[in-house]
Amino acid sequence: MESLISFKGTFHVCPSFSSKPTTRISPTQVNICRKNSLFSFSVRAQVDPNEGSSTIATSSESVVDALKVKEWEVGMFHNEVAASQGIRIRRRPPTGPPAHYVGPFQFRLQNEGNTPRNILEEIVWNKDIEVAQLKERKPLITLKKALENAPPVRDFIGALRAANERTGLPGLIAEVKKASPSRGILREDFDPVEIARSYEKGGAACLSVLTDEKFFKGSFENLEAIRNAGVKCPLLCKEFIIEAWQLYYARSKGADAVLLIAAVLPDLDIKYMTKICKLLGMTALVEVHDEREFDRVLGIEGVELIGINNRNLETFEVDIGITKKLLEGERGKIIREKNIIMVGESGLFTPEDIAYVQEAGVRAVLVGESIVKQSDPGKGISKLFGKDISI
Ligand SMILES: O=P(O)(O)OC[C@@H](O)[C@@H](O)c1c[nH]c2ccccc12
Repeated sequence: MESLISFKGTFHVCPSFSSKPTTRISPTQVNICRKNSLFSFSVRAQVDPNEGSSTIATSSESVVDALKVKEWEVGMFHNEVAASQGIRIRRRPPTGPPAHYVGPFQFRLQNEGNTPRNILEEIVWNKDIEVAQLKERKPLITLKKALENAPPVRDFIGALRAANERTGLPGLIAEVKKASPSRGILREDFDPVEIARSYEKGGAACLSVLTDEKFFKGSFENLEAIRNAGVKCPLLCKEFIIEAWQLYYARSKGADAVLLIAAVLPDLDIKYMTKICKLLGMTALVEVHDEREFDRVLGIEGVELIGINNRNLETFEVDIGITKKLLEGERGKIIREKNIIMVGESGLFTPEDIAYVQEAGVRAVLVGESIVKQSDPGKGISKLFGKDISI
């Protein structure tokens, strides 16, 4: 390869995701070469050993898209912050490996961390693209206008409390769920409105409607249809929220509550999104799966409803003992002091399961599979609770 130019100076090298976002290096020599229409470069540099690894260039594409680089930098920053809070889910759309930026040049290392590490990460990366496309069609300003015509918000927490007081059992959030990545198709003859009506008749306090299409075969049309059919139970939009825009979108489709997943969202996002929910009149159900997530969420002011997901969304393992474990000791005390409503989520099939999580301290449960599979989902509720809770 022929060397076109050589120059010296200070560069910013963006190494892989696990290290610092940028490392300043002072290379001793940079060679830029051209082969056909492709530029490549090599850098010889001395890196301060305290600064981190000496990851140095391979080859670059010729055009630097400044916006892409900026986006990547923001994504890097997000991942750094998230990782410092113990979040393993990275935020990066699956558009290829990260672009590394050296001086005015950008290069990509093939196969460098561009494969999702687990199903939750895959869902989140996919959501990134979906949201970007939807947002283009409906920018926030248009959405905000649409909110004027949205159906009024209903009190999600109020409905759970009332059901809990009325029955002495946890208030039920019954889930309208056609499929899941872990269980496949749960119900072939899936009529969301019919299922929702049956749940309401069977004594559900609130409903959860899955809106993710790709992995759960849900949709926002389902949410809208249930809302427009006159079902009175407040509705939780069961979506993978990664951006505030989605909160406005959910509200415009008739949601009364949304799910915020602590395994995906850093503290500041949860805080900011909880505030936006309040502004919109919606409830945020903040979901945790382990002690660290629970402690993070307990430290965020304004959180009133916390769900403990007994299913690990990264591995699909289900263990209802998680609910008990997380509510023992000091954490349970804080919950009672703050009067936070706890929701036991996933893997609940029998009256014994319900009694177990109630004993652990939950005042609400979120149930999908065991009731959606029944030919009459409303009657499935009576089976689940061991009694008719509609009266
Ligand atoms: O079908 P189950 O095991 O009863 O679970 C319902 C609900 O808890 C589960 O669907 C769920 C809880 N948190 C989530 C987050 C994303 C998708 C799905 C979920």
